[in-house]
Amino acid sequence: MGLKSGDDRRKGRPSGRPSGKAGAPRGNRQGQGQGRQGGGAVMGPGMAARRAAVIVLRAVLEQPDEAPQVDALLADATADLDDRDRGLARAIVTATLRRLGSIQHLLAQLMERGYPRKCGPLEAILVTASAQILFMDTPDHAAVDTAINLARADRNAAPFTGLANAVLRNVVARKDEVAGYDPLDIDAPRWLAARWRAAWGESQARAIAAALRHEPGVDVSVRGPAGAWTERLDGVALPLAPDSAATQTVRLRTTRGIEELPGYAEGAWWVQDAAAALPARLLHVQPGERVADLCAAPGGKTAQLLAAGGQVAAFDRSPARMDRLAANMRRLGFSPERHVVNLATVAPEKIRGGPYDAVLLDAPCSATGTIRRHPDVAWTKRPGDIASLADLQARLLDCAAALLKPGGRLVYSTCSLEPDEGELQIARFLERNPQMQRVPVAAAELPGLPEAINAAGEVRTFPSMLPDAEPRMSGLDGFFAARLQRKS
Ligand SMILES: C[S@@+](CC[C@H](N)C(=O)[O-])C[C@H]1O[C@@H](n2cnc3c(N)ncnc32)[C@H](O)[C@@H]1O
Repeated sequence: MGLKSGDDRRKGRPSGRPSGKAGAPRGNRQGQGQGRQGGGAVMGPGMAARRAAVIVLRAVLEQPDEAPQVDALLADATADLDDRDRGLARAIVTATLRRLGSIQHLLAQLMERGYPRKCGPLEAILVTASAQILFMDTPDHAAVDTAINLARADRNAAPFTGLANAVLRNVVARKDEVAGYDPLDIDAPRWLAARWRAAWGESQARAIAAALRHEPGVDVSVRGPAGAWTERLDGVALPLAPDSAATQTVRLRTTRGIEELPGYAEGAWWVQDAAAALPARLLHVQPGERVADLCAAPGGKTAQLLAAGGQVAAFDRSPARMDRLAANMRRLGFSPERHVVNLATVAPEKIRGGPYDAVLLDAPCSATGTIRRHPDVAWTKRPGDIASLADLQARLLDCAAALLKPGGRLVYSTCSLEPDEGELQIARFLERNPQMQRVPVAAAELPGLPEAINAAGEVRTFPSMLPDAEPRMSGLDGFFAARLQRKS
């Protein structure tokens, strides 16, 4: 039964859409620590973490178009917290975003008239508390009590603590019903569900949505054969590397912090999803070859190209991301050339070091293939983003082709599930560039994953691939990669 309290309501939203209400706090760290809040409530255990989660969710729900990446919001909101609270805040945010469609669907039924106007962070408080009740190990009473305290501590939300209490008690009562919600129709944003159905068909769209419900484990790329590292890192080697002399993937069973693991400090490996490791391998870089890594930061693929023995020049538009690349390369003991440049506007002949034997273009994209690791992507991207990104990718591809020697190889990749950023992008590129041809990927290059090669010889991975009984050990990011060659 729906709850009603007061007439002055925002209208309920269709399931699975952020509200778009203005006025979310940005980078507001005030009062996150334990202690007395503006509304007079005392912060108890776990409150600071939950308050930080509410701040992040409020920004995503209320200003999805302007919200910076959730990682940046979280870093800001948790800057004053200890490691334990920081971890709890991250876990709440991730669980909330991963199942936001289900949570909003249930809350819309429980609050038939929508949220009251001027209710401050009430929606963010209710969705984060619901995530704890429905999808985390938090005891129900702890999730409800802390949510009520958070509401009480906010001037605008305080008048609605009675409503919050009643709604959350109903969330507790309807747990079983939520367990039956459909992953595609309820958890995925409607526009994405429609696009996945149109591009990949009903069954693949369902498999994608089902896979996105699970929190993935960590994959790392190790230099050379995975062999000894599977034991040292408590993981399994994924049989995807065509040339294990360069890098191979180990999927970790452990949930220990990355920096505590053997080999991290010595730079023996780096975190990289198994699918993200495929494009650089398809270039088959030979020692001494001149390689341009376009859109390189933060450098996961740069490291692979260097590990293969290439003389690598890394290019990226963002100085801040290039700083991260430099730090990552230092830990790994690599020192590629680095150039900060906007490749969409620069004349290719102005780019230093060319022509190149091989070019990797890991283009900026909608990142819908990474939703299992970054569930915020589902709620902060818009259909219009895909068209503008496809336009940028086309310009970057033309630049990449112009940097190649005759006979030079190009691998283009995106972590998107959108054909416009993958298959269709390459078809259009080949029409524009008759001097280029596709070099199909052979099944032998992707041992253990032949189903990822499409009829044109391109690589297309889905989150539903590499299934395993243990959810943490299954799945792949959604990636597209095509290999091309300059004829003359
Ligand atoms: C998908 S990320 C690259 C990830 C990287 N290849 C890796 O494996 O770690 C895309 C990158 O493209 C860069 N980028 C976006 N537009 C660009 C442009 N016009 N010129 C150069 N770099 C650009 C972004 O700064 C971002 O670092």
